[in-house]
Amino acid sequence: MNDILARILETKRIEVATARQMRSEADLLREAKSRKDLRGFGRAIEEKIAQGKPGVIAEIKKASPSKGVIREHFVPAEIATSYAAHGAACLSVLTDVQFFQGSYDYLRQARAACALPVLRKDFIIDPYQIVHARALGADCILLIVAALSPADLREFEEVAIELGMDVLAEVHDRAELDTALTLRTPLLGVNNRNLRNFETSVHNTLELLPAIPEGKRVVTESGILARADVALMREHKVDAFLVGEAFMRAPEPGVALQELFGT
Ligand SMILES: O=P(O)(O)OC[C@@H](O)[C@@H](O)c1c[nH]c2ccccc12
Repeated sequence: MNDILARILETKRIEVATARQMRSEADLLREAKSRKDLRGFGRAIEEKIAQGKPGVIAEIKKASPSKGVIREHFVPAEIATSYAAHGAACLSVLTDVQFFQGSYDYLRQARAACALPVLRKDFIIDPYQIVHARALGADCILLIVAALSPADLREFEEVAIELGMDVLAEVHDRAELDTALTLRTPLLGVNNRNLRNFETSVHNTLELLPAIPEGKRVVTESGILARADVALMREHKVDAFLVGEAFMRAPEPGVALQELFGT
C-alpha cells in the first residue's frame, strides 16, 4: 500500500508515539475528564434539521494533500465566528499538521470564538488521540472506517462515548458501510472523495443511500461546491453536510455558507 492514506497513517503512528513520551495518556485523561464543557454535536445537527434547515458542519482547513494551500488569510477564530453567524450547526477543524497544515491551536481558537460544537478532524489510529481531542475541547471525533479494523472501531467508539463525545463514522464504499453499520453512532459520514486517489463525486452518497437504514443520520462529505449539489442531496433526504473547500476559498466563509445553502 503506497497510497496517501497509508502514508498518513504511518506518520500518525510516529506522531502518537512521540506524543506519548511527552505526556502520558493517564495525565491527558485527567485533563479530558476535568473539562465540563461538552457541546452536543449530533444534537446540534438534529436541531437544525428539525427546523427544516440543513445541518451544516463547516470545516476550517488551510490546506489539503490534493489541493495544496486552499486559504492564505487563515484566522480560525474569525472563520468560526463567521460560520456561527451564518447558520452552521457545527465546526470541523483539521488538526493534522503534516498533510493539512492544521494545528491543535486552531481547534482551541475556533472553539473559544463561538458556541458551536467542534469535530476534531484527524486520522485517529490510537485511543490516545481521542483523549487528546477531548482535552483540547473537541466534542466529536472522526473514525475513518478505511483506516481501522472493526475491533478497533468498536473499541475507539467506546472510548469516545465514555468521554461523552459523539462519533462521526466515515465510509467511502459499500464494504466500509457494512462495517460502520455495526457501530452504535447514528452519525454516518459518506465521503464522496476516495482517500486513495482523491476522485470525488457526490453521486457516491446517492449510490450508498439505499443500503443505509433509518435511524442513521447521513452526512454527505466532500465535493459539495454548488447549489445544485445541495439540491440533489436534499431531494434524496440527505440533510447533513460537511463542507470545507467551497467556504475556505471565499473571502467571507460564513457568507459562502449562506449562499450555498440559501439559509
Ligand atoms: O473540502 P471539501 O471537499 O468540502 O471536503 C470537506 C471534508 O469532507 C474533507 O476535508 C474530508 C472528509 N474526510 C476527511 C478525512 C480526513 C481529512 C479530510 C477529510
